[in-house]
Amino acid sequence: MTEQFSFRLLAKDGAARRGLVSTPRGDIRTPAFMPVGTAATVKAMFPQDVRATGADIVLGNVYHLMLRPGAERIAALGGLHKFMNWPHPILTDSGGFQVMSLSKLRKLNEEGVAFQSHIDGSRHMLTPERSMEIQRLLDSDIHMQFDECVRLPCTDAEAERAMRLSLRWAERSRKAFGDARGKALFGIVQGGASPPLRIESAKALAAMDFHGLAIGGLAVGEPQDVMLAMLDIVIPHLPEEKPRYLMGVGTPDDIVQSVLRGVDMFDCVMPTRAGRHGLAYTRFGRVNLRNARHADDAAPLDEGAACASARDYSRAYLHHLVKAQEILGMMLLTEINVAYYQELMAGLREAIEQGRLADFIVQTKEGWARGEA
Ligand SMILES: NCc1cc(CSc2ccccc2)c2nc(N)[nH]c(=O)c2c1
Repeated sequence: MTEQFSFRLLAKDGAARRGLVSTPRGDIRTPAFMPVGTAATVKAMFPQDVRATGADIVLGNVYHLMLRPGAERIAALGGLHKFMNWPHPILTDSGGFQVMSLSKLRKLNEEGVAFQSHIDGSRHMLTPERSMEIQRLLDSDIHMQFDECVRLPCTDAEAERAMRLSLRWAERSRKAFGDARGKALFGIVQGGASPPLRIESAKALAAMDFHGLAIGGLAVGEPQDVMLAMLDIVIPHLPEEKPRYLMGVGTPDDIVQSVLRGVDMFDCVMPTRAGRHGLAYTRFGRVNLRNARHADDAAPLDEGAACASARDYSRAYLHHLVKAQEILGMMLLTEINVAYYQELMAGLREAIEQGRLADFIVQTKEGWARGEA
């Protein structure tokens, strides 16, 4: 444990990095996958089970928590860690992305975003300053700057407008954050699919005093090759000594390809959302448990999996639970998926340490290629 936030680079294998983020609430082994806990819960999982999958950190969300139950209420109850019984690190998103994708009747200007709650229509305003205040009230360990993320495809003019606004909001977020002891603030690179805009954003943020840098505005509808091309453009302009977080990414293959290019931290709703819809992520690719072909299959999902739930239940039983829309089906498949993502990250970390990342990726992809196991 440490009083301050720090990042240590432990090993490299090409552009890929094995590192350690240290916070007062614990360490985060990188490359890291951060399960999403939007409404103060990783949906359908007990916190201790999330921890048992190997997760070092979970994510929270300004947008959802400010609307319900309210940031001041969570602060009065002792902060988000106590509220959700997760004593380990928490990273909170700043709310801008969710406002633009979830809220109603929103009005964006230089000051911030005025919007109506998608829950009860109540009116709210988010600014860089209010977002920092909410993240402080939640007592999260890693705060994100308030930014504007544009959907792709978009015009260069639109990408430039949003990127420059996000840079001005980065300055305001940094100023409002101050020097909150033991906390970290990450900047967010924007710029759409425009190389010069991405480079300008990365350089400007690298020159500011952020603890880490996120790459936003990707995995917003563009093909994987466009996303990876943007990483190849941006990463050379990010400081080696700070962690890099690719926001909202992604599939297991997205993560492997991005680790290869030097990304350290990931989050994605895929493992949890897929689990609630009967889809399992395994070492042998995705398995759709809704498919009738599993109805009589007594074999488990993967008898070699690290996660007991992937070994202890038959595909027939999982198929039954999913078809019957039983709550246990969502719980088991969510745990299996989050555990698979953590097993993949552990494999990537070890492979980088041992300088055998290329071989690990070949073996991993061979496993996936066995198709719908
Ligand atoms: N990949 C799309 C994506 C996702 C998120 C959300 S990541 C997240 C989700 C829930 C909780 C914590 C973080 C983003 N957040 C911000 N602030 N900016 C982006 O450009 C962006 C792009």
